[in-house]
Amino acid sequence: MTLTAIKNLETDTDIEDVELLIIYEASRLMTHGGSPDEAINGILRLMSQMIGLNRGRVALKDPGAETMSIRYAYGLTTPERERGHYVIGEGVTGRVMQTGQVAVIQNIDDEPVYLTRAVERRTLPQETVAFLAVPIVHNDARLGVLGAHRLRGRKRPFSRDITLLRVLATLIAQILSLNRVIAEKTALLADENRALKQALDQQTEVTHGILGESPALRHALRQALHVSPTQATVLLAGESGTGKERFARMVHITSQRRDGPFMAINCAAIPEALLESELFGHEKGAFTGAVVRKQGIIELANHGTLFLDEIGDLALDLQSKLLHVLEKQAIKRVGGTQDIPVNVRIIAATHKNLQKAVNEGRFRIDLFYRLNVFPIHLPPLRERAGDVRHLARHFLQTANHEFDRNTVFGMGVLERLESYNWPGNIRQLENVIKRAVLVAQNREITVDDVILILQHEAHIGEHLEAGTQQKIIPPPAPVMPAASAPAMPLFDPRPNVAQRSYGWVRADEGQSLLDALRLTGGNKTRAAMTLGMTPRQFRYRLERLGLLDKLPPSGTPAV
Ligand SMILES: Nc1ncnc2c1ncn2[C@@H]1O[C@H](COP(=O)(O)OP(=O)(O)OP(=O)(O)O)[C@@H](O)[C@H]1O
Repeated sequence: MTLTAIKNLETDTDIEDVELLIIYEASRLMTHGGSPDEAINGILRLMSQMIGLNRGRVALKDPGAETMSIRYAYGLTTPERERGHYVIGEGVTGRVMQTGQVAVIQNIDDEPVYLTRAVERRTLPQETVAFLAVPIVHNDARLGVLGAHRLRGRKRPFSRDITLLRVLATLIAQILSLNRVIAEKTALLADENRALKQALDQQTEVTHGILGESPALRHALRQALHVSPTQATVLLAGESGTGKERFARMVHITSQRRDGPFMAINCAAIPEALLESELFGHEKGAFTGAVVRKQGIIELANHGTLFLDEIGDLALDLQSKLLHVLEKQAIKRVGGTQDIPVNVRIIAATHKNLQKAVNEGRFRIDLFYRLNVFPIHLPPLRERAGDVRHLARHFLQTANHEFDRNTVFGMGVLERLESYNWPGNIRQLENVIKRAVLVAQNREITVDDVILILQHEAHIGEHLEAGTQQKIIPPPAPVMPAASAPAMPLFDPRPNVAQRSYGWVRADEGQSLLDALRLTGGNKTRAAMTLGMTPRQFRYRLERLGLLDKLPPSGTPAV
């Protein structure tokens, strides 16, 4: 059956066939996966071509306004479509929208409400023209109106057209709402995408692991990014654990030297006698034990960056040799006579007040000026409002990953962490979170876990500050020097933890050992972790304090 043939067939059976065909085709359009324009315009075309419902149009409510406009039409010119604006309640279309009722205008010339706004009368056939309109409803919400002209003289009863229009309006409502859902989903995805991008950008802005949003940190970061592309020497000043080395690496990575080496040395950690050779290298036979020629770290950093941590601890004679490097861009190996050219950018760091060291004659003023070309102050954690929370979450994630746990912060933990003073700064926070992850029961770090760990941290601080004020129990001779103390593989063995003298035990430490045991149900290994000790250190302390024999067997929580 061709379309024209269908149009001309107007017996009841033919009409039914055509109606079914239109519905079938309209449903196909709906599920075809094309755009809503394609589907709705296709339905309007079917209405016109197959059943004589001409100049079909879909007027939809304008978002946020009490008006509506023709959005889809078939057989209307562009100016006709553009004229199709109605206030809700105005004209036939506006009234259908307002009341939700069907409109059957048998003769548009006799109906005063009919506006003849979009299509002028003179462009319509001279016969009697009718106008039918039905509401487009979805989930009880009126979205708009579907309307069409027809010649009144046709045999098809109006009631059948209305029924068909109602069915088609339902399909159109489906198309529109599906489209709306898709549009909303797309917008949501676009939002998510934007958020992810932003997070990614921030991550690149966090630049190589430098986390933090506080103005103080952002300021330091901006300064570092500003100086990184230059060759300038940078002096990073900040308390221990504030991220000086992190910053130094970031400056290196964001500089043109990024493909060269990044070498780091802690001037305070290496015995003075060895430091010179570590820095400058030595020639074979330069001193006893110098059996081969060795390059120093400055040479190894050639074409890259050298990070000199704790520069304030550098002995005066090495200070002058370093000055020579800065001035001449050359080094002399120990036992050597020749200057070896090097191309190194130096980033120095100090937690001491270098200016004071200069005033006290412990630091060369000329070296100070050389190093202090671009000073950056790294703020302590207590001055980085909001960052503790941020960093804590980050360290929780990394500790979970490292220890294959799935621990979360319990209620109030972040607040407790935020209220702490963090003398050991980020490194201390990192260690505390690691320990908390290890001691957490039932996958949740509780405020009690944190309090216990922090109490112990505070004890260490007191001990360090008060020194001999506390009654201490000396270790058995010989005293174990910190350097040969048992390794603490889980924790960074530097300040706040490392400065603890492992050989000495404070008499009042017993209570925190017992508290830790109580918290961990008597498990000594876990209790040791709570306190940042190795199990050996923990046992040693219990023993020294005479507590070991008094404990119930391990696994008994009644400590
Ligand atoms: N902004 C930061 N975001 C995430 N982690 C950080 C940040 N700053 C520092 N850290 C981490 O904190 C720890 C201490 O940082 P870093 O060693 O750079 O400090 P430092 O100031 O050089 O310490 P020290 O003076 O004791 O040598 C490291 O584990 C580092 O990875």
